[in-house]
Amino acid sequence: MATERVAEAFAPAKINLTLHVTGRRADGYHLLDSLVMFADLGDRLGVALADTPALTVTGPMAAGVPVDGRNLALRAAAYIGVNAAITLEKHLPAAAGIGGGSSDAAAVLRALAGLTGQPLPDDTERLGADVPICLYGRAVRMRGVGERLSPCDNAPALPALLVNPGVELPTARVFAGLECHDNPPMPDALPRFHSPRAMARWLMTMRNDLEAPARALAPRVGTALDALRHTAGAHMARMSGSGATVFALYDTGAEATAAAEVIRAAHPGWWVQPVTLG
Ligand SMILES: C[C@](O)(CO)[C@H](O)COP(=O)(O)OP(=O)(O)OC[C@H]1O[C@@H](n2ccc(N)nc2=O)[C@H](O)[C@@H]1O
Ligand SMILES: Nc1ncnc2c1ncn2[C@@H]1O[C@H](COP(=O)(O)OP(=O)(O)OP(=O)(O)O)[C@@H](O)[C@H]1O
Repeated sequence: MATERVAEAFAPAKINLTLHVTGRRADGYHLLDSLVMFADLGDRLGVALADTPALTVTGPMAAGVPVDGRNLALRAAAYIGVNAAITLEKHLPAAAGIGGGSSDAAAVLRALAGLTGQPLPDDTERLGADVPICLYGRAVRMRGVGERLSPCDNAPALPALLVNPGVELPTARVFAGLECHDNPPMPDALPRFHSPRAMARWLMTMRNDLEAPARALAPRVGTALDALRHTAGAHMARMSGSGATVFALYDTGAEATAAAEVIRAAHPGWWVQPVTLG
C-alpha cells in the first residue's frame, strides 16, 4: 500500500582515478581494472512508494536528462518491482564519465531497500556497469566489468577539481575508439597511501586507457587536461571514466578552490567544481 514517507538519497559523482582496459569479453564488453573514489558533490533524490511510477527532474543540470523509462532512476525501481515516485535534483552533468545515471540508480535502490525492508538485489551491473560500485559508495578497486570489487581502505581524502568542458561523450563510442584492448592491469597489491601527495605520485604512474580515444573524439578533453595541469599545486590531471570530465589532485582544498577560479575565468562555459574525494 502507498505511504507518504519520502526517503532522501544522495548520489555522489564517481571518479575513476585509474581506468586500465585489460581485455574484452565475447559479448564485446571490456574488462577493466579501476580505482574509484566518490566526491562530496552529487545529485539529490527523494523517493517515495507510490501507486504508479513517476519521475520529476529539476536542478542546474536537468536539461536533456530523460524523464521517461530510459531514466536509470526509474529503471532501478522497476528492476526490483517497486512503484516509486522519484524527484531527482540533477547537479552532475550527464554522459560525463562520472556515473550520474548509475549513481542515481544506486541511490534509488538503497532508498527503496530502506523503505520496503527488501534486501539489495544481485546482478545490479545489468542496470549499468557502474551501478555495483555506486552501491558500494566508497573508495574501491573494480575489476571484471565492474562486478568484482575490493575495498581500498587506506586512501586519504583527496582535494580535487572536477572540470567538464561541455561535451557529452557516449561511453560506447569511446570504447569503440580503443586501439588496444589488452593493456596491463594495475599491480596486484596497491601500495599504502600516506598522503594526497603520495597517492597522486603513484597515480601518475597509472593510466586511463580511454583518454586517448576520448581526446580523439573530443579535443576539448585535451584542452581541459592541459588547463588543469597548469594550475598551481596540481599534482596530476586525468580523465574520469569515458569522459569528458577530467580531474586534478591537490594537497589542499584551498589550492583546488583557487584553481577553480582560474579555470572559470578562462573558460566561463565549463562546469568547474572543487570537491573532496573519499
Ligand atoms: C567506463 C566506466 O564508466 C568505468 O567506470 C563504466 O564501465 C561504464 O559504465 P556505464 O556508463 O554504466 O556503461 P554501460 O551503460 O553499462 O555501457 C555502455 C556501453 O559502453 C561499452 N562498455 C561499457 C562498459 C565496459 N566495461 N565495456 C564496454 O565496452 C559497451 O559498448 C556498452 O554498451
Ligand atoms: N538519471 C540519469 N541521469 C543522467 N542521465 C541519465 C539518467 N538516466 C539515464 N540517463 C541517460 O544516460 C546517458 C548517460 O549518462 P550518465 O550520466 O549515466 O553518464 P555516463 O558517462 O554513462 O556515466 P559513466 O560512464 O561514468 O557511468 C545520458 O545521456 C542520458 O540520456
